[in-house]
Amino acid sequence: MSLCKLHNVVKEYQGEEHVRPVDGVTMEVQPGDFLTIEGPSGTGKSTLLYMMGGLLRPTSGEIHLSGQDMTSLDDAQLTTLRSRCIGFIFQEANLLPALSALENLLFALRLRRGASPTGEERRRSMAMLDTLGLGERMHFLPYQLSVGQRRRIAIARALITDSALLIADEPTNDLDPHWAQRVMELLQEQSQQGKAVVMVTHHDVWASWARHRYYLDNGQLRAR
Ligand SMILES: Nc1ncnc2c1ncn2[C@@H]1O[C@H](COP(=O)(O)OP(=O)(O)OP(=O)(O)O)[C@@H](O)[C@H]1O
Repeated sequence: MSLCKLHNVVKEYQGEEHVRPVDGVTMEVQPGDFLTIEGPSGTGKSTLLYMMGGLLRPTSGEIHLSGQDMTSLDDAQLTTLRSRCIGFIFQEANLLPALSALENLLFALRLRRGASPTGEERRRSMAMLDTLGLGERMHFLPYQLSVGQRRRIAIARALITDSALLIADEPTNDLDPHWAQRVMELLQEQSQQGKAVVMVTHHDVWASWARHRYYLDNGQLRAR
């Protein structure tokens, strides 16, 4: 069974101008997949990820996650499904500003479990931050950290929840070559462990790590 399935998904925005960045996208994501979506800036890649991640509702079409039709769920049900199944690395770090690096991870775990993180989860969180080079910064608040450090915390926060589907919107942005490579290795490890990774990138070298490459343009998704 597919982990995530999109059928004829359309998204329209009605502002000053009518925009239709996603215009009939059908795709499937299997456990263990590593797939990338490329395409020109402003073409709708983030819009597609947000719908896949249950953060934005499509104008029409169906999105199934773990066999559940996300478009038929109310907001509370969608939040529960999302926090159980999806880790999201946003284009901006989107950390909670009043919480330290470690607390941002623990908060994500609390949302996942609906209860305080265990001692073991706390140790795993510290180890994850260490893996991402933040061992000595785990008690710092986001504003006390560099842009690249904040991005690595956001990546750690998505990884720590052990989600079946990891959605990453340009995860290597703001990272130097060493950390970009390390983050790609961590994402690849996730897919090798049976998680699915869907990543937007503008970098050909990182896109080439994917098992399946897609290109979004004019609302249409095609395999590369
Ligand atoms: N809330 C909104 N209201 C109106 N239009 C929107 C809204 N959000 C996005 N758009 C429009 O939808 C289009 C796609 O935006 P999106 O952020 O998905 O692009 P993207 O491919 O991720 O771009 P980039 O590579 O620059 O991050 C853009 O033209 C944008 O202006």
